[in-house]
Amino acid sequence: MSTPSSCDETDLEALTVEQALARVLDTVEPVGGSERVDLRSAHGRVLAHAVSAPFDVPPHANSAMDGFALRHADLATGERLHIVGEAFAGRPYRGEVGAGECVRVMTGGVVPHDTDTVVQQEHVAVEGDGIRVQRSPQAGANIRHPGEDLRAGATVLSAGQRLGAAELGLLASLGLAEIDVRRLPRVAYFSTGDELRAAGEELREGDIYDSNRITLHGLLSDAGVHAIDLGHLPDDEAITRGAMAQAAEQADLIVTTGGASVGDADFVTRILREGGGAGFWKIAMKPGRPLNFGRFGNALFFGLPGNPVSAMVTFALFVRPAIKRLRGEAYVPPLVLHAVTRSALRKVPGRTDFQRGRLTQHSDGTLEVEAAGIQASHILSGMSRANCLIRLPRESASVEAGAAVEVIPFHELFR
Ligand SMILES: Nc1nc2c(c(=O)[nH]1)N[C@H]1C(S)=C(S)[C@@H](COP(=O)(O)OP(=O)(O)OC[C@H]3O[C@@H](n4cnc5c(N)ncnc54)[C@H](O)[C@@H]3O)O[C@H]1N2
Ligand code: MOO
Repeated sequence: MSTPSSCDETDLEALTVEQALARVLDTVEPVGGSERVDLRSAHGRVLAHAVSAPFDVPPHANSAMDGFALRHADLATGERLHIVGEAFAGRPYRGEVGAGECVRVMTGGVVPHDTDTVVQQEHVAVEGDGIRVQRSPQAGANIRHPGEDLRAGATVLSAGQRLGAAELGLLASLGLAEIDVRRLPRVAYFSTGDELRAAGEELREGDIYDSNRITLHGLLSDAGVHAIDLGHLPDDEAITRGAMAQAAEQADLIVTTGGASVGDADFVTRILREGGGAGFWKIAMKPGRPLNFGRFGNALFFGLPGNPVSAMVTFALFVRPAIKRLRGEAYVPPLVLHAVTRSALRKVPGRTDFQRGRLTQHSDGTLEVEAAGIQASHILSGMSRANCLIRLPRESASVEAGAAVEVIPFHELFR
């Protein structure tokens, strides 16, 4: 056993962040089941089956410009071309187009099959019922071809894709009104702690208001699950055991905050140990060293530390990837950027540090970050001031102002 000195927090029993995440991802399977929903309700959901294009998109050759459709060969003579008709978007020209003729065409209008090129109207002089082309386009210019976006039969979206605005639009372009999406994971959550009071209740000495449960509500809403709020529990072993059993009956995942550590009132850890399906982890990270993870009954279980910043950071690093997998999405590690720190950052070696930072970009493109106030796991205001986590490697000590550091933007962690 090593005995860490005050300037080193190395704990040989602790898991690294990477080891802990790998164990989480190894354990979690997507939830079963899907449902058919209308396209609007599918926003943010995960596609249950691959979708292929039933026809070419766009379905017909159409003009990219307002102008005139013509035969390119006619331009060699420089002769005036006679306008024989009009093609608006949704109102095609149905006649023939002969040599020396052209058709007025609008953007999105079907390009008549006798023509091969569109000249935009700014490059044309209109003379009565004809035109003279002043600047010749290349052969084939300004025509959008059938199947250029999607070929009939091609896979448009794969199973497991999250449906954002672009995906909904794509599905709509195929004429679909409904789509099969995966069932939302059911996530039950509660907070624990005798000191916690709800809004409206009076604070006695030693009490604080329960903020984690509302934070969890926000985190779970953003993560896209069916969240079930089981309230706040006192530090009572029997009540906690009952709530956990009830949660395991109705949820795919249980998330709790508080009581994750080894204190006398930390019942969650004890109950999980008895159950045998979940373990207490020490993770070599700051904030968020204590974490309970595993199974309780049929549900997955995360017991997050009570400190508000620790709860949010462990949610971002472990619960959110687990939820992605439960939802049936692929887990893609967050984008890590490099920035110059304007603040000196205090750290002792031994734990990977996730400090709260404010990232800005200068007009020349360089990224700069500064510490968002006091770096302690009870300073929730720092989370609100911050827009990124500054990741300092496990072995590193304090960092001077001016050094390059890794930063992970919040939208990569909480989206
Ligand atoms: N002897 C040791 N003590 C502690 C260790 C350790 O390794 N050995 N780890 C420390 C670390 S690091 C953390 S993080 C905390 C985690 O403790 P718990 O998960 O057991 O959390 P609690 O003790 O219940 O609460 C910690 C802190 O957070 C406040 N809290 C709890 N719930 C809420 C809530 N819903 N809303 C707002 N604030 C909440 C609570 O009042 C405490 O101040 O353990 C350290 N101790
Ligand atoms: O790991 Mo704790 O989160 O430092 O306060």
